[in-house]
Amino acid sequence: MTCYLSAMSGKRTIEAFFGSAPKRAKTRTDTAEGETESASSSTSKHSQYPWPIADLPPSISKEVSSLPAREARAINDQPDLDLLYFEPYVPGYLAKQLFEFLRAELPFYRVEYDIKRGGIQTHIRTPRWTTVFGLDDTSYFDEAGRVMDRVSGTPAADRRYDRYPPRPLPECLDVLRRSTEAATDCRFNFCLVNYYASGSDSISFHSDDERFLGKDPAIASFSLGARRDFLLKHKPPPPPPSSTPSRSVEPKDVAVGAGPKPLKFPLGSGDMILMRGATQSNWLHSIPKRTGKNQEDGGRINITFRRAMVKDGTENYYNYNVGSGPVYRWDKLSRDMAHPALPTNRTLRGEQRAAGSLFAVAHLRPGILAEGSEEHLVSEPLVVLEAEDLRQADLPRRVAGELDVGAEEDEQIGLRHDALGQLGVDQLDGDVSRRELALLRHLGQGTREVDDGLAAVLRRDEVQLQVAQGAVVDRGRRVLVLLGRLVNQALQVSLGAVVLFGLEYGAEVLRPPREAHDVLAYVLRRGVVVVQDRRDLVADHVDSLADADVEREDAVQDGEDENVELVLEEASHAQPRSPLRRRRSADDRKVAGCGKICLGPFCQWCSRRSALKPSVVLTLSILFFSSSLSMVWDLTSSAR
Ligand SMILES: O=C(O)CCC(=O)C(=O)O
Ligand SMILES: [Fe+2]
Repeated sequence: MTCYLSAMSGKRTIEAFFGSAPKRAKTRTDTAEGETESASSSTSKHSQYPWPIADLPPSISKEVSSLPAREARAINDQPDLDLLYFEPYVPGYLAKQLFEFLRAELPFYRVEYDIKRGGIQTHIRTPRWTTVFGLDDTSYFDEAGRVMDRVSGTPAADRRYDRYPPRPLPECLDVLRRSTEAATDCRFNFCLVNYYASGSDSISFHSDDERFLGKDPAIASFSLGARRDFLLKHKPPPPPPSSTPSRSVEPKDVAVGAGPKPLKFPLGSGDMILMRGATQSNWLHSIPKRTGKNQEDGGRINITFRRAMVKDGTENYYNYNVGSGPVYRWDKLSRDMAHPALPTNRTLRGEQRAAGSLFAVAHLRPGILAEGSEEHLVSEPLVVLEAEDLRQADLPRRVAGELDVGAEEDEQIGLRHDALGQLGVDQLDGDVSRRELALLRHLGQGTREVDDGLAAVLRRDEVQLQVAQGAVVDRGRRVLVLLGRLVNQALQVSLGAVVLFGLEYGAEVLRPPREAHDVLAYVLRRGVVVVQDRRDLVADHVDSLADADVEREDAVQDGEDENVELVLEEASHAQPRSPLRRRRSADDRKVAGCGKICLGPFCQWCSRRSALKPSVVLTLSILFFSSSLSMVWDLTSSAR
């Protein structure tokens, strides 16, 4: 039982239960006459927050404490269903402010993980933004924000807390938790937040019936922002006992449509549904994707309050809602999630470099034509390194000087800055034409042949260059590092970063990894990059990525493979495509002549003598950054 009667709730102290609230620091005191109340800001701080999280302005906070706006109605007219529906809990104007506030202040993650599905190792990319705060019932946060064991009162040491050190609810969510507890007579120690940026984001049918929540958990679920359908359906009946071995009953024998009807609640901003009693053990719920005109809906935030009883709950919630990838923050200018600490040219250097931030490592994988084993990578061109190599390799002092990083970092950074040409050439020898070798040599020399040089790199039929994250690196995939300086030089770009946009030869457009999108979007936003006069090409490419995205999403949905977005190589390995059967992409059709994507002798649009076979398929953006080595190091060392 997770809810308490009001009589009991009168006695409880939140602090004793939940641990101390995070420290609030007045970052600014009040001040000039006439300044509005909401202008004074304080923040919640904790060592595990990526940044201090702003508290709600007092005006909003006060209103939140006086909620709910409406009485709830009970929905329990279906078997095993026990809901309380507050429609709304938060009035519209306030819900909007909360939505904007939380989206801007909270850290969000795009979690990926591997699971086995039907015996097959599958990579899951969570199709929404998530974040989580809280700590299970066995521990609490003390005044200093440390995790303390509830029984002994001493610091709680447990491997489950080590992987993702827990963090308390920031005040801006805790205000709502307190209000929710008072309104429901339930207690909560966890707050999970989902941000559905558009109709493409979703959560598939599931129930929150994990053992660590105890029996019949109560979960309070708030909606802020766009209206989205919340679907509920009864779990299928359990198979009958196997006492009649002569005939096993297959699911198909069960009458379709039998049992309770599915339900749909088009949840509006400010609504809250409390799911309780037998609901979780008997019903599944989901937020399906939306397509068409409803897709760009401005985004929706879902907040759930829950109570985890044991440490497994803490481990599970952080694992699936924070994960080990980078943190993102809403960027008001671009109106998109961005990597807050993503280095610009300036922050790349020395002290200013932000720890823990993602950054782009270009890595190399078999593309869609590859037969597909990891071994294949070993023979790929250029510098293919294991994450381990990156850590251990030695950077000569001279090179560090060139990179303009502190000398003490010499030992850390993993590769000779100027070695690319040589290494690449060595590895390519025998494997490529003399012409390609020659072109590759040019790469490091800042010549006009840069396009040709890159074409040589990219011409590898099987190769797909993708942008990955430190997390990916840490998963032990092989990494191709192309040195930013070389590429920069080669492109004669003096800015800090270079985007080599999607060169779509041949052109199967597949869904790029999310990171490619993100990094590309970031770079475009910041205007870090001007690659000669090719901005329009970048823009085109972004469009084509977006198209590909939609196609992929639809495919995922059609296949009812909700929640699962297979990464490229899985899709391609499962079903190797013949280059002859490939579809032509939007970009293929768009590009007429070679005003835009011209790679000289390798340009399939302008050169009749094209060395490119029509089967060459290269998709995707490639990003290289100057001083990319130091970034690589940052990533691999800080992504936990
Ligand atoms: O977004 C919603 O309303 C549902 C979220 C949910 O079911 C969950 O986080 O477990
Ligand atoms: Fe749920």
